Amino acid sequence: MWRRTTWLPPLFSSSKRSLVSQIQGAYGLRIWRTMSSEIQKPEEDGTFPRGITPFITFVLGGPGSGKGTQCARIVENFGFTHLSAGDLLRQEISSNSENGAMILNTIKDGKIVPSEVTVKLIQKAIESSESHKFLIDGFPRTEENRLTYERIIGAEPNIVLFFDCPPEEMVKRVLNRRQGRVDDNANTVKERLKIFRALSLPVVNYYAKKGKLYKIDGTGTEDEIFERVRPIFAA
Ligand SMILES: Nc1ncnc2c1ncn2[C@@H]1O[C@H](COP(=O)(O)OP(=O)(O)OP(=O)(O)O)[C@@H](O)[C@H]1O
Ligand SMILES: O=c1ccn([C@@H]2O[C@H](COP(=O)(O)O)[C@@H](O)[C@H]2O)c(=O)[nH]1
Ligand SMILES: [Mg+2]
Repeated sequence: MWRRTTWLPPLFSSSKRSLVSQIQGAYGLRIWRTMSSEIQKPEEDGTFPRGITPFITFVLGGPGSGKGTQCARIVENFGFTHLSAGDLLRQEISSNSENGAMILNTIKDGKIVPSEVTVKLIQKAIESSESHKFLIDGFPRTEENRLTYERIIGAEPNIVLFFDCPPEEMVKRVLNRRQGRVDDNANTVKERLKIFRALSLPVVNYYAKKGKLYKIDGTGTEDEIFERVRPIFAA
């Protein structure tokens, strides 16, 4: 079951309607404006044309926790656009971009790519899409990632999903994935788990304190997990 952690802002608390539809009602049909007054101005104008901010869901969880799998279900059922930060970085490697070699080495080591590189890729993907609702999967992975996103994009996510899964299950899933990823091996997974605990969990805790976090039990079958996710988005 998912659990919204800490306090509920009034906008989200009293109705039986889903969080997404409540925000939709409050902010106009398909137009999303940022809800936070604490956000810094973006460095450059233009990420969100005409000041319109899309509905952003960050999707967090350790390596192999099922983020990508559940994002695909959310896309199928609720029409979000899925932006996986890891996929955007892997595309940079395949397109031989100037940062390609650095990104490849960083991913092989299970470390974190410099924040500006990742945020600019996310920014470009949002700008070039017609969508008004995005799942940003596997980002932010560090507090520094989060702050860089806020500085460059000038917005916070509307909600954050966190797939909670025991490390032994995550390792098993990653080592069984067999999609040819350079980081799906025992050594890199160990490092990724270390980084997840040390650097990514503080980000999860930050959003819990802000009342934006949905913690979802990431164990069980894919169907069982999706049934925990569905009510967050269902009307
Ligand atoms: N509930 C589940 N039970 C068993 N296997 C699963 C489950 N959900 C996903 N998997 C499988 O586990 C592997 C990892 O899942 P997925 O790629 O969705 O994780 P992820 O959180 O995106 O991982 P990463 O951070 O490494 O990209 C995949 O091979 C996927 O098919
Ligand atoms: O914001 C991000 C996202 C990813 N990375 C690097 O990519 C790999 C793989 O990411 P997945 O989300 O598991 O596909 C990750 O281990 C990091 O090395 C990143 O640096 N920053
Ligand atoms: Mg993934």
